[in-house]
Amino acid sequence: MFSEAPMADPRPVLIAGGAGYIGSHVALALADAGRPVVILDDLSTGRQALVPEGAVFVRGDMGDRALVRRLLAEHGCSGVMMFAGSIIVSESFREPLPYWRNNAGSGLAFVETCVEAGIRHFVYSSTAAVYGTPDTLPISESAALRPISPYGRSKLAVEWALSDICETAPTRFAALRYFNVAGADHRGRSGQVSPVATHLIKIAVEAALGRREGMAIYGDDYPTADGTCIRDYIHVTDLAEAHVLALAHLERGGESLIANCGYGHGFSVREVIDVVRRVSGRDFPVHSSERRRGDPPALVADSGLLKAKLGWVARRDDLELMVRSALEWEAKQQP
Ligand SMILES: NC(=O)c1ccc[n+]([C@@H]2O[C@H](COP(=O)([O-])OP(=O)(O)OC[C@H]3O[C@@H](n4cnc5c(N)ncnc54)[C@H](O)[C@@H]3O)[C@@H](O)[C@H]2O)c1
Ligand SMILES: O=c1ccn([C@@H]2O[C@H](COP(=O)(O)OP(=O)(O)O[C@H]3O[C@H](CO)[C@@H](O)[C@H](O)[C@H]3O)[C@@H](O)[C@H]2O)c(=O)[nH]1
Repeated sequence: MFSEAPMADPRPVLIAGGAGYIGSHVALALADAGRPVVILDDLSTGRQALVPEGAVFVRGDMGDRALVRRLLAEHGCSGVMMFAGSIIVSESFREPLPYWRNNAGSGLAFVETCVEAGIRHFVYSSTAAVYGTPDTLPISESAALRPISPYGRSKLAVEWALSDICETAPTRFAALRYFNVAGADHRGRSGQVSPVATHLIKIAVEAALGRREGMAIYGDDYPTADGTCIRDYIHVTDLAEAHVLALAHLERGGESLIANCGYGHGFSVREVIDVVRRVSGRDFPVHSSERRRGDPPALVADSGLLKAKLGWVARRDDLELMVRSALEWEAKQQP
């Protein structure tokens, strides 16, 4: 079991985007460890119902400097986590400006406000999308950074800003580069809620539950064994534990770090769909369609650094478990 022992620093953590999918799981993990959390979220894609019981919730924009300043001071926050952002790769090609405005513009304003307020510990949601199409697998943190989408570039911009700013400020940061996040809280308190589903597992689960006719595979002519894209799916609860460990590392005086979060092996789109069919016991129509812009053929993490530096352990490296929890969560949602 992951320790739910109280954390060393008792002061609250401000979580921007804590009413979203990943942020709410991290808020739950911190709350389970007895750490007070203050959640700032504009509810553009998140849901207030995902906020842990007893947590402070404020609806607002992470780019609202006066609001962020007030929240940090009023609650005496010692650390922040930044999940807030716009996350759909394909949408970022159609609407690059809102992606840059939100992820980079509001994101940088949030970083600046936190640094100016004297926040020492900053945990940032980065992404495998910073690598673009990698030369080799698994991908280590030293691989070339060549994002191929406005989403990936806008996320990398803030990672770079943090690296530069933390060179001279007393703030230290952890940028966790997530691969594909999946699954739901085992106590059913949170899961994916995106108003419009775009993620593979959510779409396949909706199809299995009869909430959509079927689904498309975006490209079956990639240079992979079955022609479909390969991704490294990480259970959201394992990812949440990585955040708690990253914050504890910074609070112990640890250096800033950038670390991949994944399991080191991948599944193809077809394999994921087969697991959803098997676990749900339901068949649904699947057809091949055009490639989707911005999709690299394969992304698999080397997460040795996360294990070595933070003592992170992959406890839920099981695609069936991720799919089962996603199915259970989805079944409870209003269609
Ligand atoms: N889901 C994945 O597989 C994945 C993979 C890699 C990285 N990430 C990163 O993880 C983070 C969280 O992603 P998620 O999957 O939980 O998405 P999500 O959409 O569920 O969560 C984002 C949250 O931020 C809020 N938000 C957006 N813009 C805001 C703003 N300007 N001010 C305040 N709140 C705002 C939304 O309402 C939502 O609650 C993102 O930064 C994303 O780039 C996600
Ligand atoms: O209906 C669908 C949906 C997806 N896919 C494919 O499934 C794979 C995974 O797609 P998706 O679940 O949408 O995730 P990604 O586009 O890989 O992006 C996620 O994972 C990235 C890290 O790898 C994060 O940066 C992003 O925020 C997050 O949305 C891709 O090959 C898609 O083309 C399909 O074939 N059909």
